[in-house]
Amino acid sequence: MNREKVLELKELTHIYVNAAGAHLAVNHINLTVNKGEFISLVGPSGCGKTTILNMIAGLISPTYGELSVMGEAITSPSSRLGYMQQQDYLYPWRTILQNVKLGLEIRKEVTDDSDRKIIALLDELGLENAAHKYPHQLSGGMRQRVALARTLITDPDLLLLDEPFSALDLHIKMQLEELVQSTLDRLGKTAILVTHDLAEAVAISDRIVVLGRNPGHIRKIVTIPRELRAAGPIEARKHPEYQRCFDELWHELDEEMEKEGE
Ligand SMILES: Nc1ncnc2c1ncn2[C@@H]1O[C@H](COP(=O)(O)OP(=O)(O)OP(=O)(O)O)[C@@H](O)[C@H]1O
Repeated sequence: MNREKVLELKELTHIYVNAAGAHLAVNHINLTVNKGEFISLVGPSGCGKTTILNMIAGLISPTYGELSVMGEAITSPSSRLGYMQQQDYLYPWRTILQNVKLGLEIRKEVTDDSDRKIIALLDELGLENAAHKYPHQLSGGMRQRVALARTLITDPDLLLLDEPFSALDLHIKMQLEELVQSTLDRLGKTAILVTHDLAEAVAISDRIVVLGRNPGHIRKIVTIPRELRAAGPIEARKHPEYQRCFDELWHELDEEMEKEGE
């Protein structure tokens, strides 16, 4: 089946240049991500996960190589992208509805129907009755759901998820993983997740890109069996294939660390 390509990275390379000199951070990254896929980037500290994400987000430019979203070259922050991070960055003086609306305001896309759409989305994300509350009145998990709503309301083609679950308690984290995955699946969205949590990567992804460092490069791409992905992040952790995938990832990262003499 010929699936629609959402993201294409071709020979993507980035060299940081500053007063201390030049540093080759990531080298020749090739990756194609299809519509609806959930991809995780994992690897040791310094392997270039943030650098790759920032290039996709249009925040820094590749030194060499090509990068496109829905066939369009990314040269600056694009409205095709949505960003969700570890911190929710909600404005304390704005209500939840006004916080979600911010995404639309920035893009000058507010219409007479926006409030209704936002409230419907908040309901879908389990935030009934939250629209007129303020961020301090919500728990950490609820605030991250608001951040998800703010990301989704602009209908991005690609979501960049930079450790959005890492500050949460395990129980809340797994519930949010479940909600994010099921919501993105239902909306047919494509996502790239950066995570340090291998268990999370196995439980939530279609494919996991294992990066090595010095310079950052793709070591291996691990494809998660369909039945594991279909189970959802909570049930996936109980699946017989789960441990095998986890061990495969662990082995790759162990080898990478040994190479570094750590
Ligand atoms: N602004 C910068 N100037 C120079 N070097 C940088 C800069 N930002 C990052 N680097 C270097 O580039 C490499 C990749 O860094 P990056 O932050 O992308 O890695 P990472 O995988 O996201 O790390 P972590 O998991 O610790 O967040 C590292 O060697 C880092 O020291």
